[in-house]
Amino acid sequence: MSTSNVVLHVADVHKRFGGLHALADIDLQVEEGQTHAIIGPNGAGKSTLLNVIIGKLAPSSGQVVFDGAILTGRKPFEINQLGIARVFQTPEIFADLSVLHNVMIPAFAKRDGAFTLNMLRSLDSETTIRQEAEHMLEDVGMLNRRDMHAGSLSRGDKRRMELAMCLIQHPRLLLLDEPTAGMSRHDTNTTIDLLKKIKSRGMTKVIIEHDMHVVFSLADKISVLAQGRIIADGTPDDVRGNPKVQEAYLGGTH
Ligand SMILES: Nc1ncnc2c1ncn2[C@@H]1O[C@H](COP(=O)(O)OP(=O)(O)OP(=O)(O)O)[C@@H](O)[C@H]1O
Repeated sequence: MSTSNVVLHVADVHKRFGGLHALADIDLQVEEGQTHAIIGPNGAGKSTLLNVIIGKLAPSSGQVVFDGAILTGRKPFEINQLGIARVFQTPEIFADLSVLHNVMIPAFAKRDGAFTLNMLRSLDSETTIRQEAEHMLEDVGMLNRRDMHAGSLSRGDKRRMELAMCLIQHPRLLLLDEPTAGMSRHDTNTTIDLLKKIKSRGMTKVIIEHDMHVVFSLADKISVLAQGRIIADGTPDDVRGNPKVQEAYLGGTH
């Protein structure tokens, strides 16, 4: 099943915050089309690693390579333009705009390089982008909510809308930061099904997640972080039985 086509390579990355070694010796390879989960107890370094990948934080040493391009030193929007999209722990949305307009905006931004508020007036005349946004909303099961104010959506629906906002950019790599945080079990299962559907289209995903039901439902590969280091790396079965992983979780706060 492994095609060995590495699309993202985090190579020997270290990140220090003063005296704290938040990431040490991180070497991570994400293969094309796979769902790669990063798990670990609180404070293990998961968000720091994600922020290094998307250019929000500069590593103290090492580099991140995406599809042959070195990401280190590039700005987050440049990294986004290269084909990496991120779903945030707290969705970043325009609460006063409709769901449909929220999904159209990233497509605009991608096409024109930026989105400014005075472009809002021309949104309704953008038939092609509107149709694509409707298609994305249908995909995430939210077409019937397209005219609602985004701010009035439930938490689960906001996250689904944000997923549509990412998908309309047609990223090669989708980063998901706890995509089911705070969701009911029903919304969590709907999100798992949705992410499986995306996977069947071959999109590569890196997912940070605390919920092991989500991780084991979706991941092809799992890297386990503890105290800034990767302590285990492998298939879900490899990781599940690894005594070091069990120890890290028992010793942690989860
Ligand atoms: N900007 C910062 N300045 C100083 N220390 C930081 C900063 N960001 C994170 N840290 C520290 O780095 C370590 C790793 O934090 P990080 O948020 O990456 O962990 P995490 O695995 O994402 O945790 P959680 O599961 O709780 O979200 C922690 O000890 C944290 O306190």
